[in-house]
Amino acid sequence: MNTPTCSLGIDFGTESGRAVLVDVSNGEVLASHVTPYAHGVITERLPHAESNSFVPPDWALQHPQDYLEVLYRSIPAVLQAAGVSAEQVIGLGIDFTSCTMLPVDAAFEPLCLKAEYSNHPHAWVKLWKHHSTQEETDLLNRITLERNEPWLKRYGGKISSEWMLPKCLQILHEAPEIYRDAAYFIEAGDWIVAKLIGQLKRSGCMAGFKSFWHEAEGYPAPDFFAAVDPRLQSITDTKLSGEVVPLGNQAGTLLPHMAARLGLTPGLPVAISMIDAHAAVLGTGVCTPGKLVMVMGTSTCHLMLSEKEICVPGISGVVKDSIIPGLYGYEAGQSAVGDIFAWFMKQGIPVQIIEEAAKAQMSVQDWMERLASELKPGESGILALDWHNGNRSPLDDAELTGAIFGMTLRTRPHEIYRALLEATAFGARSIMETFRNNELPVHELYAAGGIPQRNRLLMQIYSDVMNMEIKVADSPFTPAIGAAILGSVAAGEAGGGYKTIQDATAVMGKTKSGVFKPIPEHVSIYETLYKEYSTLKTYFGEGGNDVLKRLKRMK
Ligand SMILES: Nc1ncnc2c1ncn2[C@@H]1O[C@H](COP(=O)(O)OP(=O)(O)O)[C@@H](O)[C@H]1O
Ligand SMILES: O=C(CO)[C@H](O)[C@H](O)COP(=O)(O)O
Repeated sequence: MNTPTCSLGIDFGTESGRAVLVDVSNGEVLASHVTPYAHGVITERLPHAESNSFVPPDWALQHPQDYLEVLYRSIPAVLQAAGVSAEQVIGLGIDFTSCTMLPVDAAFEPLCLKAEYSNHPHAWVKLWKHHSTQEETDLLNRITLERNEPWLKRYGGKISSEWMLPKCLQILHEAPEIYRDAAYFIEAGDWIVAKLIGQLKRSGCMAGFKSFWHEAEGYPAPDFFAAVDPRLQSITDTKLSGEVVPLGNQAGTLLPHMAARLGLTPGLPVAISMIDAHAAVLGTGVCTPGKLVMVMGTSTCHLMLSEKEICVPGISGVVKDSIIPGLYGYEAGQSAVGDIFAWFMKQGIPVQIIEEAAKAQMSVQDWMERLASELKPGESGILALDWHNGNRSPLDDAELTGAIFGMTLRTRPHEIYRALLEATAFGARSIMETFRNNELPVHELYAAGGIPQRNRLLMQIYSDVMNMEIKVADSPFTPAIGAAILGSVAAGEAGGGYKTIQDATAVMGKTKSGVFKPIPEHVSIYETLYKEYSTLKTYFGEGGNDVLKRLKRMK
């Protein structure tokens, strides 16, 4: 009987978590299982709290118990579905959205799960897209620039409101008692690992991209933190303390009580965690420079590898060994892609179209894709800016908002839908050009994540707008496969896995056989539309006219 050797990959996304069980000998996914987060993204009311516990505007929180439920439900489910015994599983890897962070006590218990803090919004998990830290971010950017901090250039020249320090500083400013009582501020990916192994081991990938940690220099010096606020001076020795471990290492081994709960073997190797989008690079099979991987879901992250460290203005960051050991990993991003389409599905679709979709036995999103496919590029005369959740790269400005131009009394919903798809493609192209203009050539384009599997029109538009072929990751669970790759490396050769991430990626990461190819007539029309997008980008996003920000402030 065939008894495959398997690795478990657990991917924690924005709305749900999933487990995959992967055969390490060939990368075949033997079983997968998704557990939606029962509390989703918390934007209005704290769970189980009194009516006075409203969540302020621009906040995005999560419930840590939802993450544990992913382990408790999805791991036993995949073992059972694949008919695999605990002994056949050689390792476990985790990937997580980032910077998704929470305050915990010295035993890693989340403060929000304690009765005395559960009514306090700042005790809960702050999701990566918690965007209410602009004041703190502005302060951090001002002080960093005034002090001419040398590390800032590795982060595109600007600190993002999505990262660890703005979130910690917001807690310090608005809830000093939570700041005081937290033993640690911890990335949710590191928290899950701590729950599995009983120790705090911080991910070099997460600390590098989101907490200014550098493999040679460590964190910025205490006097930088003191200049921001004297109470922060020792933060890296206290609330951000804990060994930072480079990717590709074992974090520790599975605690007996967790093994019993999950149906796994005590002592199972558990890998250091990785940012979700970065794990998708491995799952796509990419481990060499010159290849841009777009990980397209709620948001899109754009990942590149290089032998050189180049400080590219406007990107999220460059961190050595963060994706593939020995190479520099680059990240840029669009803070909303699928989220924009989800918004339009919810707010912009008339009942008549919902009924048409139901009649055709299609989801509304699929029905809209079909209608939008019948349009030619430029036909609707509509152009949109994809900034509904701010612009992460290359403008790094969470205060920007989306816009739609060219509407008339005849404009139809599927025309707006197509313009929104196109806007995200123009945003992706502006990121690709930022890389290219900074000595990071892009020779190949890859797409991973949930969306490329679901929307062929979108992928064709991206291929036309970027004028490149696009290879699509084989599985809808690419980040989870990347996490399973990390699990197989944590096991090591002696444990039935792989010695290096490169070795494991070459076998376990995959793309589909076909590619999306640019259609020449579309390419030339999109070239014109992209120029118009760039003009609007400069005008509304780079100081020509700050009307979008003024409107936002009036809200
Ligand atoms: N057919 C579709 N076309 C475009 N976007 C879609 C489609 N179906 C779902 N989406 C979007 O995909 C996003 C979820 O992406 P996914 O990769 O599954 O999850 P996550 O981002 O949480 O990892 C949602 O924002 C949703 O609006
Ligand atoms: O900023 C990130 C990575 O650096 C987030 O993790 C990411 O944008 C969220 O991922 P997803 O859209 O797949 O939920």
